[in-house]
Amino acid sequence: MATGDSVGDCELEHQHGKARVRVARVWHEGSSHVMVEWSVSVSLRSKTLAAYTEGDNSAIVATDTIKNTVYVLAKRCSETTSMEEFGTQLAELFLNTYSQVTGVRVNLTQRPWERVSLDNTPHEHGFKLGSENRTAQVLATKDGNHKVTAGISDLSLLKTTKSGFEGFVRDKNTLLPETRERMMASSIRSVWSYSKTPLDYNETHAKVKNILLSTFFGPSRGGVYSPSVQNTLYLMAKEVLLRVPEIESVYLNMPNIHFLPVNMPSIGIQFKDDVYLPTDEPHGSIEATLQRKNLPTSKL
Ligand SMILES: O=c1[nH]c(=O)c2[nH]c(=O)[nH]c2[nH]1
Repeated sequence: MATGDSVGDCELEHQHGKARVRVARVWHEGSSHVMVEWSVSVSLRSKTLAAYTEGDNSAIVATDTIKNTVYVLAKRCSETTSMEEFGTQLAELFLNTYSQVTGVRVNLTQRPWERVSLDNTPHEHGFKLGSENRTAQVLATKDGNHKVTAGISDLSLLKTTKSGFEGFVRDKNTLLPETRERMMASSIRSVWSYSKTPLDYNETHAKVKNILLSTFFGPSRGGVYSPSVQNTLYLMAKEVLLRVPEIESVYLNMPNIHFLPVNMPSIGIQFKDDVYLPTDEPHGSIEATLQRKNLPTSKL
């Protein structure tokens, strides 16, 4: 999406759109209802240089119109759809409707409304808010280039054992003791990029989330030992690429959220993997992208 227009001896790179258009959509499947709540941000790249340089708005699609288009498309989507499909259709709608629009970026976030189960029975129309958000981005251009990424944010995970950190650099500033027994906690953000359209974006998202969780924790009985957040992050990303062929790269941001041992020897309190001081900051900041080799370079 990023090429500019020449203005004298400068280049002006510009786009406009509407940010955080909130929409909820309910689909009636018999007596069972499906509902989603999305926040949609649209950014159009268009031939509107004169609006910036001359005050000529004749080619501007008003951001108010952009907002309305989100609701028009939501109304038109008569079947349950994913954010990735909705974002793709929205991008195409702008590209097909307005000749001056050359590229579209759509960012979407889905609030975690989850169907309630009462007495082990999924409720027909009752939902409660969960914790992690689902994200998607669609980039599309007039000449047919098209890129879909999906992700998850605020996925807060914690395990009370099977984590350690040893063998790191020790110098005059190092105070951290080595350990093979600590808490590991993170609030994970991940973004993955599709090279092919999967059969079902919703199912693929659920599968990736499951892979991230099961690699982080290991088996329910016994778990798996983590020698560092770095190693766990890498194994999580590797497992996604191994098990989901339509995904070409995985970004993971995994802050190491510290739970500090409480030790107060002068009043007889000795830490025995039991009492911790939870903290938010500072936190370790660990992120990486794993991608398949020899990917064609993106034109977006
Ligand atoms: O898993 C960890 N990785 C680090 O890089 C690090 N640094 C640190 O102080 N604790 C930890 N833990």
